[in-house]
Order: sequence, then C-alpha cells, then structure tokens
Amino acid sequence: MDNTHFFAIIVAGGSGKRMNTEIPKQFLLLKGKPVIMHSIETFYRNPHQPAIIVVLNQNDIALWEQLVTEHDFNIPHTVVAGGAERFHSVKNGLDLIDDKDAIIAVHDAVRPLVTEKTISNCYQTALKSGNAVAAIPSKDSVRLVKNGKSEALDRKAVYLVQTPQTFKLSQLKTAYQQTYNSFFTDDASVVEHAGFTINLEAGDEDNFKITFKTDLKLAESIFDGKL
Ligand SMILES: Nc1ccn([C@@H]2O[C@H](COP(=O)(O)OP(=O)(O)OP(=O)(O)O)[C@@H](O)[C@H]2O)c(=O)n1
Ligand SMILES: C[C@](O)(CO)[C@H](O)COP(=O)(O)O
Repeated sequence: MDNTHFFAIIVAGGSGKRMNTEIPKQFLLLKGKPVIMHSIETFYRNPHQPAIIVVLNQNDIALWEQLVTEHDFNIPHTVVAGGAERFHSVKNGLDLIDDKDAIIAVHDAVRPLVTEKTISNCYQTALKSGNAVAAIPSKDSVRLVKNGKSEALDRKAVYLVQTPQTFKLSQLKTAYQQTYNSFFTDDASVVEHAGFTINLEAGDEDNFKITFKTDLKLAESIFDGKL
C-alpha cells in the first residue's frame, strides 16, 4: 500500500427525479444528517484514508456549503461541479486526479449504508487485479425481455451491481476518454467497453441505492437497528 494513493469520488450531481422531493435525495436527512454525509464519513473512516472528491450539481453547491456549516461537517474534501449524466460527473471528478499510482473508488452518494469492509475489499482487489465492482447475487428469479417475449435466465448467473466501483487510474482514465453512450449506466460498463475485464467483489444487501421514498424509510430502520 506504500506508494499507492487512494481516492474516493462521491457522485452527488443527480437531481433525484424518481424521488421527486424539493431538494435532491442526497441532501435529505437520514438520522438527522444528510444522506451524502453518511457516505463520505464511511470513506473517511476507512483505513486506506482516501482523498475525497465530492461531485455536485453546480446549482447545489450553495446548498452543500450551507449544510456543511449547519452540520459542522469538517471532513476534508474537494468539490467539483458535475455534468448532465452520471458519466460526465464521474469524468469531472476524475479530471482532478493525475497520480499515476492512484486507486479510485467511485461511489454513489445515495448508498449511505456502504460498509467499511466492502470499501476495503474493493480497494484491495483493485490494487491486485486492476478493478473491483461491488455486486450481490439476485435473490429473485430473473427474466430477459426481448422483442416482446420474456425468457427465464439462470439466476445464479445474474448479479446486481452496486458501488463502490474501484479502479486503477490508468483503466479509469482510458475508459472515460470514450464518447458518452446511453448504455454507460455505471463505471463498470464504461471500463468494460474500453476492453477491460471486470472483477466482482461481494457487496451487501444493505448497500442499496436510495431511489424512492420507501428506500429512505428502510435506511432509517436499518440505522435504528430495527431490521
Ligand atoms: N448527472 C448525474 C446523475 C447522477 N449522479 C449521481 O449518481 C448516483 C446514482 O444516480 P441515481 O440514483 O440515478 O441519482 P439521480 O440521477 O439523482 O436519480 P434519478 O435517476 O431518479 O433522477 C447519485 O448519487 C447521483 O447523485 C451524478 O453525480 N450526476
Ligand atoms: C451506478 C449504479 O448505482 C450501479 O447500480 C447504477 O447503475 C446507477 O444507475 P441510475 O440509473 O443512475 O440509478
């Protein structure tokens, strides 16, 4: 780990259309603290001591500064403006890193229940094998819909992808030079399209993405130890 420098790009540049709240979901309170602050804190506490980059929509930077003051939030971080799609937000964060030995975890601000273990495992696998992407096996049966017909898939072959998605700098830089494509829904799809093989690392059922209002309620219950 000697010459390696660890980074975390926390992407929070989205507008939360599916949540449809007055302020974007990453700033809503979870146990009295904005969702995004829980995510940043878990990275800050991680023994890899990553440098933290927070990507925000330009229009939310003033709100973020206000929340930092209100919550006496003193974790060191660099803020950068995001872009139209998650892809552009990650790219803007990545532009700030030029350390050739860097290992970079990209994490959704809206996955506040990520564990220290998942983060550490992703950093270590990426260090050894170039990349690591947190994922969990599907607990439901899965079907593929094509040309109006559905067909059962082998559930054991299907994984649900989470974040962190962690990469050596060279892989991520090469991949993010590609032109944006709408099938780039995460970093793994961008890096894979650039020709790299993706390694999956065990994620966690609790590391879900807060997408709808019920997800926030579920996260509260987990924090309260009710679940
Ligand atoms: N242009 C964008 C879009 C998304 N994100 C971030 O990527 C993560 C995962 O995206 P998602 O859950 O889809 O967030 P939103 O795009 O905000 O939600 P929605 O699709 O419902 O609008 C979030 O932390 C979000 O803030 C981002 O940094 N920049
Ligand atoms: C990155 C991600 O959270 C992995 O599951 C997901 O792809 C984000 O997708 P969204 O369409 O931005 O919700």
